[in-house]
Amino acid sequence: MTAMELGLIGLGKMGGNMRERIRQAGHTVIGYDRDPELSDVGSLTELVGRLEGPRVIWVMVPAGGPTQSVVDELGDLLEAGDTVVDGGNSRWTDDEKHAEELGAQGIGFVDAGVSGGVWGLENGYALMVGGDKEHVDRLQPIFEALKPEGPYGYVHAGRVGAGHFSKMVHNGIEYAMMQAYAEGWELLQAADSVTDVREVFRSWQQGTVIRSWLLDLAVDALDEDEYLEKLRGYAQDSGEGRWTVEAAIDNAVPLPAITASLFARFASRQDDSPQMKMIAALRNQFGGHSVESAK
Ligand SMILES: O=C(CO)[C@H](O)[C@H](O)COP(=O)(O)O
Repeated sequence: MTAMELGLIGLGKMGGNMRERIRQAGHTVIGYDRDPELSDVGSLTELVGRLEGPRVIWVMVPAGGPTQSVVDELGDLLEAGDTVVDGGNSRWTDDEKHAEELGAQGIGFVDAGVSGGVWGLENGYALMVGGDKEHVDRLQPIFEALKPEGPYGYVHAGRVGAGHFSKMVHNGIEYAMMQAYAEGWELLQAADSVTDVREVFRSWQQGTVIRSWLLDLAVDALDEDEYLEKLRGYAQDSGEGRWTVEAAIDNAVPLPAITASLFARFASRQDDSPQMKMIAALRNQFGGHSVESAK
């Protein structure tokens, strides 16, 4: 194994555990975070100064503005021959922009979709990587350290942007799978005939066509709170479902399941449905059907 030195920016739930896993594999990681409690160095400038060239810096901060400002700062601090990896959940079109901006100065850029959540430290992180072969090859020892053991869990998916595009589609599938389990759970709860829904879910964990890690996590959640009574039926989204639907439109690919699962989250944020008020009003107008008054 070739021991490498890596700069890692962003030491939150994902980045902090990734630093640990890469160190466990024998590499040197110098981490920077705005939170001094988590950080190994006091500033980005210090981080860059501590690394020997040609440097490799992995960025693990929220997508959008935070990633853009780190890339801008790195553009000012790094030199030709260095490489930047964006391992956050960035939109794949941002990767093309970042590769162009950094490439103009001779700095390499690689995008890495990372999946594994809080379990990644123990189980490894699945990596979907995009970029030129020369830059991707340089990162191999780090990818090896992060990926799960075994033959799968790593792919060089294509050119810059392909890693995050693949991760975006992965997350679109994640939305639809979660929605399907959630709908099945609600229907089982509603049926008089089924007396123990949690045990039905548990029984599906082995031998069925629908067994999966998400199903295992659903059972864990039901073990903590059998009827999910402690939670409000409200789901946020971080953007990847929306980008997946936008990409489907750009490519004229029908995505009914993923689109419906995204819209179900939007519906979860309404206490009352404006569109259903209109449906009620129209049924009342054309058929005199009964309506309920607003509370
Ligand atoms: O990458 C992930 C898991 O694979 C994230 O947990 C996921 O992006 C969360 O997305 P959202 O907030 O839109 O549900």
